[in-house]
Amino acid sequence: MSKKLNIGLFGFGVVGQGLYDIIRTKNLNLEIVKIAIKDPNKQRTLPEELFTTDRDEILNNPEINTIVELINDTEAAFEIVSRALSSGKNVVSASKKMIATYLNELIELQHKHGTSLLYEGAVCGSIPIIRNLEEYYDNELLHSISGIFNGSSNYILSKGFLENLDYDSALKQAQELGFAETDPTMDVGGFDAKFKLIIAASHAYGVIVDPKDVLNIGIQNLSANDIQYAREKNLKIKLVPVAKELDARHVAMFVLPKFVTESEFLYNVEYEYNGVTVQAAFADQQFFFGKGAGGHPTGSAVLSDIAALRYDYAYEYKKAKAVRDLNFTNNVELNIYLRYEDEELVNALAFIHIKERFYSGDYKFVTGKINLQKLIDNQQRISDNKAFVAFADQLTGVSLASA
Ligand SMILES: NC(=O)C1=CN([C@@H]2O[C@H](COP(=O)(O)OP(=O)(O)OC[C@H]3O[C@@H](n4cnc5c(N)ncnc54)[C@H](OP(=O)(O)O)[C@@H]3O)[C@@H](O)[C@H]2O)C=CC1
Ligand SMILES: N[C@@H](CC=O)C(=O)O
Repeated sequence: MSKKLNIGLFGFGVVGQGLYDIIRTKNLNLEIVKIAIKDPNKQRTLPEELFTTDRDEILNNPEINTIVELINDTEAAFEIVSRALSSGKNVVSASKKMIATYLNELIELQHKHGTSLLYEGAVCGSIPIIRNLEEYYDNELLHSISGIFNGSSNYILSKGFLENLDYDSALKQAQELGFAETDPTMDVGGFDAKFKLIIAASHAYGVIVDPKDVLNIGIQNLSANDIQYAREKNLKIKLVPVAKELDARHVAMFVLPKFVTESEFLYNVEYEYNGVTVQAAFADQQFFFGKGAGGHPTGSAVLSDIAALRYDYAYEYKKAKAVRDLNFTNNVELNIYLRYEDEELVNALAFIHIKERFYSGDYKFVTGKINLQKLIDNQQRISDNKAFVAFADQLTGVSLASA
């Protein structure tokens, strides 16, 4: 018999309401006792007495044994989740920035207090990737995980490629549909995809990385020339986070726009859909596909975690416990495409090898091999120059720098 969950819900926005809609249709052994929100003056679709702006009303209530945290404030989310875990309450969260930023602390709190934090909804919405990495692939050597981890940026790219809709209008639609973060720079700048990558990599490799150390370049500087370049070669541009084991001791992670060929699974992942490609030593290549954003898809993943808590499910972080000397590195070589204006940028990036250079009017690009660290060192310059960088290769071409 599963135990009854008395839930304190934090957040009644896109995901909180999506979750509520789903729970309403089910007869599960659980009850939402109270909902914490921020703005007491907003119109709500449920009776007023269900809501509170006082988090203590939930966190100090001994009847509430489960916290579901779905708010859009990273620091407040960390405080709520830490207090809950420390006071014996299990937690489900979808706050990827908070989880990626404080993962070490959150694991420590769970161990110390014997509580459980689940976060399937934080990574690729409805796709059950965390549970699969944790349970299914626990004995499998994973060469790489990559994919499309952000629904909003993929929505913008699909609208541009398939419907010729301009960037600003497509972003506005992604916001209206509830896909985008409160600050959409998180989406289009590749930050959100990076947080998700870091969380997934902690389960895939047992390596926990500070988000500040991982490169993220987004799609903000994409131009009509870049789209034309891709179209002429029958490629699509997708925002792709990559985690790759380079050898027995090194793992690399980065987020870059990528030219995707027709033969890759990601080529047909459009709009708010996400896709995760897992390259495993024995299972070979596997692909997970599903909606990556939106209230109901994310709500379904949150509900799956809530249901798992009825049986006291907790992540074991099995790969982190395995004795392996695996370290994160940015000393990596990869092939890129750079569309630029300022020649100084090309010099600063110190290409190891240039494959192609093109100049025509105001369109200039160079393709070739660089060290990932050079992109990190010049990130501000790339942004100031409105240059566009894309990964222009397959994952097999990403290697540990030779010297
Ligand atoms: N939208 C999506 O598709 C997905 C979102 N997520 C993540 O889920 C979380 C929620 O996202 P989403 O539902 O879109 O966000 P929304 O902006 O739609 O809703 C945020 C909710 O949080 C409440 N809130 C904010 N601060 C506090 C606080 N300090 N205490 C209590 N409540 C607070 C807001 O209250 P009020 O209603 O009063 O404003 C609101 O109800 C975020 O971390 C997001 O990154 C994860 C996967 C998908
Ligand atoms: N803003 C995110 C929401 C889901 O995580 C996205 O667009 O993917």
